[in-house]
Amino acid sequence: MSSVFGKPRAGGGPQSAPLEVNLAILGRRGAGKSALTVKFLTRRFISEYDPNLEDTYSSEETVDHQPIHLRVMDTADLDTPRNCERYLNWAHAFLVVYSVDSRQSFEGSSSYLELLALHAKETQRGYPALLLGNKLDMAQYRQVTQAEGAALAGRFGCLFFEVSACLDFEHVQRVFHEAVREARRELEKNSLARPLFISEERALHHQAPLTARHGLASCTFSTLSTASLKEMPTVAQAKLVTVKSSRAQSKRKAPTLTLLKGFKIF
Ligand SMILES: Nc1nc2c(ncn2[C@@H]2O[C@H](COP(=O)(O)OP(=O)(O)OP(=O)(O)O)[C@@H](O)[C@H]2O)c(=O)[nH]1
Repeated sequence: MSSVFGKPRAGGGPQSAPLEVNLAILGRRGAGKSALTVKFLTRRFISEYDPNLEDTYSSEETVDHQPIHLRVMDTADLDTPRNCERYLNWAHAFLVVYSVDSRQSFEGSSSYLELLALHAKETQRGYPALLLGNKLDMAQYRQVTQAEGAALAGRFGCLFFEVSACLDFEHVQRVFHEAVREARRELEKNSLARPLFISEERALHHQAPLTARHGLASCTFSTLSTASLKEMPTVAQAKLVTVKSSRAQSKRKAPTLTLLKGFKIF
């Protein structure tokens, strides 16, 4: 899979602006969303997190030689998905997390995958998701087998990994980078589909600028003289996400400031 992006490409060099990718981490309380996010961003495992915090972090990554400006939203739904638009309309890909030692969290992850599938159907867009069975270090207390995780992922056509936020950083990093690849693939698919939107029976006003802008110089639109061409809307634009007001009372206020030094919090 990575071979598609295995080489630096035109426009992907150090001079070009990094690709912006938004990832949302979903899952029931206690599944390990914050622990995984912090592990990925800082290489450290911290055991105490305020469950009411919902933060979005940003980090500069390099994935397959391509610079990526990555934003990670560590969501904090209560027990079920709520006010989901905030991440559904924002993220390019999703990490759906459950804990291998909790059947309840596994069932919760299934609700999130259903939500994503429904959203994809409604919007007719792809929303890449990765299913993560976290707390692999607790495998002796497993309530969910690896086969069950793989079967659920298979049902929704998503990738599946078992991980642990308190074991090696490289494994967690690989999973996040895989999510970036999935998002990038989807973004590329959308940008390929983007240039032309043909609505019939309207005059063609924008032929020349469109041709130049989208690099379609070798195409001719003469057969579309009664059509109008518009740009498709761009994929969800990143927007600033409100950090929960409970931050000031956060149990992890001090560790957060230390831990996330060097990362932008917005
Ligand atoms: N043993 C073990 N514990 C973990 C792991 N990941 C998270 N935990 C612990 O599980 C508890 C819940 O982790 P969080 O990261 O807060 O889980 P969350 O999904 O963000 O939960 P909310 O913040 O309530 O939404 C914490 O006590 C973590 O220390 C893991 O990989 N292994």
